[in-house]
Amino acid sequence: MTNTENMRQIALESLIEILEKKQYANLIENQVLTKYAYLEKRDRAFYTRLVEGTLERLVTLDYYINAVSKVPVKKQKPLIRTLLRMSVYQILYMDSVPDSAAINEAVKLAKKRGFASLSGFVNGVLRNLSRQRDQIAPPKDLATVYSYPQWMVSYFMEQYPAEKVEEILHHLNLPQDLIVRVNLQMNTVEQLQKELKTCGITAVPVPETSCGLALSQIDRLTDLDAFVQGKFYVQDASSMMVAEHAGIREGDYVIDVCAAPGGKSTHAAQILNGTGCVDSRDLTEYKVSLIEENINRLRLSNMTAKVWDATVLDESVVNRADVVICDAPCSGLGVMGKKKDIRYRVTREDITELSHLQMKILENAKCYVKNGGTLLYSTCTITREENEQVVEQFLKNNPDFTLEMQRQILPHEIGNDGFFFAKMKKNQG
Ligand SMILES: C[S@@+](CC[C@H](N)C(=O)[O-])C[C@H]1O[C@@H](n2cnc3c(N)ncnc32)[C@H](O)[C@@H]1O
Repeated sequence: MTNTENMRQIALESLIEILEKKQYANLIENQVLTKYAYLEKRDRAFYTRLVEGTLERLVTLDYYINAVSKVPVKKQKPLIRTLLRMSVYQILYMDSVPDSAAINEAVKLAKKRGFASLSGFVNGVLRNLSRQRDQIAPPKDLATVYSYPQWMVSYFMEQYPAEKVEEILHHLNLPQDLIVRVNLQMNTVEQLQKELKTCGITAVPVPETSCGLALSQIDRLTDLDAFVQGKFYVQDASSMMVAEHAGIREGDYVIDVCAAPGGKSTHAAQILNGTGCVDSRDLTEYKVSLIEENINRLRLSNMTAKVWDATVLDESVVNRADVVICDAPCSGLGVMGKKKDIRYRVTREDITELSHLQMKILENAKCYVKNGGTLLYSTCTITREENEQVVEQFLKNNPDFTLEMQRQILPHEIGNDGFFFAKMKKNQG
């Protein structure tokens, strides 16, 4: 068996875990890429493309399968529909894979996985698609064209003009840049660029950021010496806006109430330049261990991490912080380009539920801000309900806070992700 055949089988197993057993795509992919770290870059890239591409284009793939299959996707056996989706992705989107290879490998996999009796059906559907692809009427509705659930497209339509919605859907399907934040305490932007160049990596500064670099494609980023030594942190440029706009000054006390794995906190600690203190919190021991890993890797001496539920008041820090960062849990619709399964995981009801949790966390976080201090609210989503409306309601409830700036960043506006942040100032009192 060649590695590409093997990667198809592994991709099939991953997709079943994600689509049928509702496991998180990033966790499954990371497990596989760690387990098969010895494989060649090309094979790992094939696996990633096949899994992520199938997830991204699922709605469109189902449209084409239903156009040529007597049994609709919903009624097919889970293994068979996953195998068909993955194979149709190769036929429609992977120019480097001949249709015959996609079909023959699918038939072999069906037999190998105990579905010999359905291998003829798999063969028939894929051959029909390969032959008739140009005769099938292309989808017209945005949800099927760009592959999103219909409710989500309708929901975006309520908030943005139609052209904007199409742009958002398109941008979230574009390939992503790998963006990192240079750890300015350890090296300058130019020094890191130079070091990465010696490893064959091109690093281009990202507009609107002071230390963001977009890197050319790298297979195993975490193997780089510069990564191990903490010379950079992987963070989208839109997320960098939080610490860049928080007005953090040397000596400040910063509390980050939803901090794991530590992106905004470590950025704040870096801006403090060895002075002051960043007090990072998250809900579980595991999440806090992720923050600690980053504190250690980036060698930050002015940052601590602990378990604390952001909905519970910590009396010991009331009115003490110069800056409070509240990067709340959210629907993540701004990062659907990275996390391909979010679009099928999140429901309309989740958005409303999350907005209540966000308000609860924000109402608690405000208590830590000292007079004249700053409260920074952010999410990686693009729904008004979780963003502008939360801020609007918060300001109504809390006239002692004033909005200094807020910005909804749409996907690919700065870096890759859609992101929202609002900077509020507490009156001097
Ligand atoms: C958007 S992520 C934070 C990302 C982080 N700020 C960064 O830049 O790396 C939201 C975080 O909120 C945490 N969280 C959710 N509910 C929480 C709660 N009640 N108290 C504290 N943290 C919570 C989640 O565990 C998650 O790590």
